[in-house]
Amino acid sequence: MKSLKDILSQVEIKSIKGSAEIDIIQVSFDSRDIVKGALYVAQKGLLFDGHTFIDEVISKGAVAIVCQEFPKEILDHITYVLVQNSQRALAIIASNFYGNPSRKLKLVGVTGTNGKTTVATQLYNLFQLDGKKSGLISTISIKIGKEVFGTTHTTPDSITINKSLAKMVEEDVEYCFMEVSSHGIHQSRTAGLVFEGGIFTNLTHDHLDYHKTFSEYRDVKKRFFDELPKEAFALTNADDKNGMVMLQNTNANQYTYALKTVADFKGKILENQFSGLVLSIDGQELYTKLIGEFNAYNLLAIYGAAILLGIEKIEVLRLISMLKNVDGRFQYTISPKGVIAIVDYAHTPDALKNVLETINSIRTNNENVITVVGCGGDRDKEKRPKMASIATQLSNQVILTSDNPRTEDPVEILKDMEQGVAPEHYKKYVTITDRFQAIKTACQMAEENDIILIAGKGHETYQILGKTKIDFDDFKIAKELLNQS
Ligand SMILES: CC(=O)N[C@H]1[C@@H](OP(=O)(O)OP(=O)(O)OC[C@H]2O[C@@H](n3ccc(=O)[nH]c3=O)[C@H](O)[C@@H]2O)O[C@H](CO)[C@@H](O)[C@@H]1O[C@H](C)C(=O)N[C@@H](C)C(=O)N[C@H](CCC(=O)O)C(=O)O
Ligand SMILES: Nc1ncnc2c1ncn2[C@@H]1O[C@H](COP(=O)(O)OP(=O)(O)OP(=O)(O)O)[C@@H](O)[C@H]1O
Ligand SMILES: N[C@H](CCC[C@H](N)C(=O)O)C(=O)O
Ligand SMILES: [Mg+2]
Repeated sequence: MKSLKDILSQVEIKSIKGSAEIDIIQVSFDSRDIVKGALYVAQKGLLFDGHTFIDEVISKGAVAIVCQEFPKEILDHITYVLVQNSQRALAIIASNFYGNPSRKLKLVGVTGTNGKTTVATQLYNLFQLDGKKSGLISTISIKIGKEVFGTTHTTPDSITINKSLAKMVEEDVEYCFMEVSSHGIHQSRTAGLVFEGGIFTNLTHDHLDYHKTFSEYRDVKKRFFDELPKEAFALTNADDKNGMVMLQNTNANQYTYALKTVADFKGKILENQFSGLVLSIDGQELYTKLIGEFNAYNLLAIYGAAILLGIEKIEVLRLISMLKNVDGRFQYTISPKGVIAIVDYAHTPDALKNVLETINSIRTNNENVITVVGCGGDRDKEKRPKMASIATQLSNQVILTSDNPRTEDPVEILKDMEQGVAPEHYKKYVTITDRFQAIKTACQMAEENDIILIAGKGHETYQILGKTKIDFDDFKIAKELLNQS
């Protein structure tokens, strides 16, 4: 319980009706989740206007309302707080309500199109291995020390973030690594958090359904660095076209990592094989089980951040060599007859291109590469033809299938994808709407030493068909099918 007055500290208030000297039991932005004594923050969303639920939340016992417009009827026993931007106000309120936990640990945010989960998770793993109690907020899960919690978003809403951080503080967690998605920044889910550092991985095509243009998408990502405190570090990929753009207006201390250009943390790939990478970082040789150039970038980001957070260089290199693959990121199994199946979360054109180029660069014989891939429904349509084009260019056989169709017609999604296949590749691909059948067909087609790439769903253990979620695990399915053949 906290007083409304304290909770509103630092919130830009336009006007207030009623008393701020009242106790608040719960902060919520959802009418379906209100308890007696709650503060309800009304947000204008894409599907609903939270202001339309004000009567309902009051009848359920809410005692205070934060809103962008006062309702027509003002009740004496309720406090109404008018703000310019409810989403931003919510984030600051959530921070205050949970005791501003981000100031009590070292919080590092990772942003970029691809590699956020990998970098954040491996930093968490590395710090845990080093004996430092750590936390993780990522697409796959929220971890507090060794405890694991489920997530629904890459960057959760600001209440979930602050509640999780507060639990971390309670459990003496010293470092927290979190993914910062562009939706998260745009919807102010991360506003009011105090970061110790920010890491940029790369910027390529994704989410143009939401951000409309690439420059809007880039500017949203940049905003995260613009708002970092001056004591923080801002670590960027200097080889990425937009890497230096991220630092243009930041007050934070600037650092770079790169494989190609001059950088503070400079690496070189010595060997890139199926068994792993051999890298030279700052003149020291390093072996890692992680595969592919893109992982060399991820590891450089991890190396730089770990050093900036105070771990000795030689210790960082030792810990990096102990890291295993993150679930659903180049996770592979080899069948008794020698077929390799790789499950990877590549759900953007760039990720798919990187993974297929990596597979092509490390294959030793004349194996066939068979790719099974789909694109999510209710998401960016522009990436669909691009992903089909990349898959057919860089594989010997392609099965276009469903990812999470959500509320879209799977057949229509496949038609969008097919638009990207060049006529010379028409013979290379088939469409099989049912993802299980698609994986089964790939397993039946594969001969000794062939490589099957199952892309797009990685660690996900479900498939979303319409509004229904069914159990579905690419890795488990491929493993079982290959062991039967
Ligand atoms: C497009 C998007 O990001 N939408 C997010 C947004 O929903 P919205 O704007 O549609 O909200 P809305 O449903 O219209 O509701 C408006 C307000 O009314 C409230 N409401 C609504 C109904 C009701 O009965 N009562 C009620 O109070 C809602 O709680 C909300 O406060 O705010 C919601 C509450 O925080 C989020 O759950 C929701 O995420 C949706 C489910 C989603 O799928 N988001 C994805 C695209 C996303 O955020 N992805 C990113 C990046 C992924 C990546 O690349 O890694 C992520 O960080 O996960
Ligand atoms: N640095 C990188 N550059 C390009 N592609 C990468 C990089 N790291 C990983 N990938 C590819 O992108 C996929 C997703 O990686 P990861 O889950 O780490 O990214 P993410 O940014 O967390 O994605 P999301 O936006 O869904 O949270 C991987 O399975 C791999 O194919
Ligand atoms: N966090 C990303 C992941 C997409 C993964 C893919 N399997 C899909 O469902 O489209 C998103 O919500 O856009
Ligand atoms: Mg992620």
